Amino acid sequence: MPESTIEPSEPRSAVRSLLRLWPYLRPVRVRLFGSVAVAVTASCLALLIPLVLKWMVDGPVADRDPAGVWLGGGLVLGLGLLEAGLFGVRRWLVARPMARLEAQMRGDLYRQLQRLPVAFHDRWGSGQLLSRGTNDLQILRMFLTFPLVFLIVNGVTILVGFGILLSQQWSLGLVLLLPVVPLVVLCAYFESRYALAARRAQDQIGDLTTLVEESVLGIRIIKAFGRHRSQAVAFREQSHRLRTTELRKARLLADLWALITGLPDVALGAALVFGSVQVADGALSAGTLVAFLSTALALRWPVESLGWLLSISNEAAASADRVFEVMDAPVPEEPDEPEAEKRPGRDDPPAGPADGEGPDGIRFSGVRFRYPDAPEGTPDLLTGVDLHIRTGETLALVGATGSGKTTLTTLLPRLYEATGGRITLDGMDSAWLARPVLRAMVSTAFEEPTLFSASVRDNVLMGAPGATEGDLMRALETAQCGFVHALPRGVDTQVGEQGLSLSGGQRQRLALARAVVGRPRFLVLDDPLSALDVHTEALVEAALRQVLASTTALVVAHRPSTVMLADRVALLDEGRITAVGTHHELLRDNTAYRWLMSGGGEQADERIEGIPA
Ligand SMILES: Nc1ncnc2c1ncn2[C@@H]1O[C@H](COP(=O)(O)OP(=O)(O)OP(=O)(O)O)[C@@H](O)[C@H]1O
Repeated sequence: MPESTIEPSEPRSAVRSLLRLWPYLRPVRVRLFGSVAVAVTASCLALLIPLVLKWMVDGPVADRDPAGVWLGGGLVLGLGLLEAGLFGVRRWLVARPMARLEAQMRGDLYRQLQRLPVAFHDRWGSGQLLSRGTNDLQILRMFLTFPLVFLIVNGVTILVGFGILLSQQWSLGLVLLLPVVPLVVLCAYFESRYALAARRAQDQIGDLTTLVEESVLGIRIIKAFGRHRSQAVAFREQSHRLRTTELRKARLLADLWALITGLPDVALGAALVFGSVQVADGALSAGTLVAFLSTALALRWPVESLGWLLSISNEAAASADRVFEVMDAPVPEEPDEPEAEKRPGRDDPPAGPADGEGPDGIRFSGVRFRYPDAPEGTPDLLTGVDLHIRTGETLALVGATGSGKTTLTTLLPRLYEATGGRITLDGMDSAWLARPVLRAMVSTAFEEPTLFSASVRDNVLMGAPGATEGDLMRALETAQCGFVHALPRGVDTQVGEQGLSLSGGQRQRLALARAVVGRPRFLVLDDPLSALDVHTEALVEAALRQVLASTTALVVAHRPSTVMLADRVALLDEGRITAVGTHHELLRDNTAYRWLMSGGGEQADERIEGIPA
């Protein structure tokens, strides 16, 4: 298993990465800043406690005044309770908006994933996307709820605290300030390293998620081929990589923590000795020293927590980068957007059917295509496809395995964009049609029939959300899906990953029903009979003939039985259509076609005898 397949974007400052969250924070800014103000007040109230102590030591304690001591004690208790109450209010202020913000970001990310082209999903491991939508968003919510607020609160508390310390005894205050410069330099040094390790760990979590997902989805293959061991080894290696990175993070954090707690403690010890000498000399009151040391101790947590807060901030910055890498991925423009008019190579306006002419069917003119991630130097997969499928006609597309048949069919609903040429549907350039309009016109049943964790009804109606119960029943009947009525809850039975498991043939028939339920103007079937037994194949064929009679269809065919569904056949070879004709004509005149239909190989010619002509 390779390490992360996604190149991390340029390393950039954590602040810049986190600032990108501002559009999400804007609507909740009042509550956020309110919670910061409440927390700063609570934290500064805690700094008043040492001042009360100073008053008690120099006043009621020195004067042996019990009433004053009780008053002081009551004040300290009151301040403590107020501080706790205010921190409770802070949590109440941000908990709900932050949960909503996380849900909103997750929703936006999901929407973006749905809008991104198939080519994007080809490049990205699903685990990478999954971990960004779960783990990274959770880290961001945690950061916004707690560390962000406390970075500000603790920063302000430290400033106010040092103000109090310097005002009480400036020379002791300066002793405590001595470690600040080395601390800042060393923190910056560790932070830059921690940021890299945090990013690497999050990418590795994505890779590990991909591996686990593939192992779960492919469990049958792993078991059937006895691949548990090699999968376990791949998993161990991947998780070992993650463990190494996490340990590196822990080491960096430990070093940072040691510095952040060690240096101030040394300074505090020096201030204690220096202050005690001053008290002994009578230059400082005992109450002032107690207040000074209490204030310094009250600042320990805000200072110590900085290391932890900075590390979480770096993790959140890495998460923000990872989430925005997906959010920033370009989504193909729609023709109704103004830029569409500047689309390169699309200078001609969209044309409808000419007056007086009937619909034109599907027309490929000089269509070229190469996959965006195809290795450099390899020729285009489609080098100039010219093909006309007349209205109402069914055309079978035949070609050697890997010749690009499936690829050509994906260009029709624009799952991939053709890199050259033009495809027209009833005279309209498909590149000018908005995708939702185009996909309502072109319906597809893929070779791999994917069902979702939903009822039979929902799976089929996905093909035409506005379809009626009658349409549903007709589509099920057409695709020979009578078996659904015998399922425990009929068409309301849950199927798919989390539901009842269906056989390959049953899944394929449901996918067919989904493709035909909306009575599409254009139908694309990618080897629709591949997983059916001979008996069912005959039934589906008969039903398909009815559907195909009323639509214009492109059917990828591997076998003579599928070809027999079509009016004409086109042969795809080396990126072009090299022959078009009826099955009989091509069998008679085209050696390559004869060879393909016979299944190829040495006995091909003998088998040709058996092909229905
Ligand atoms: N997403 C992709 N990215 C890069 N190359 C791809 C992608 N999908 C397919 N290919 C390559 O494009 C070529 C054509 O694939 P395609 O699936 O269109 O062939 P096909 O004619 O339908 O094959 P088959 O008859 O085996 O189904 C293959 O070499 C394949 O490796």
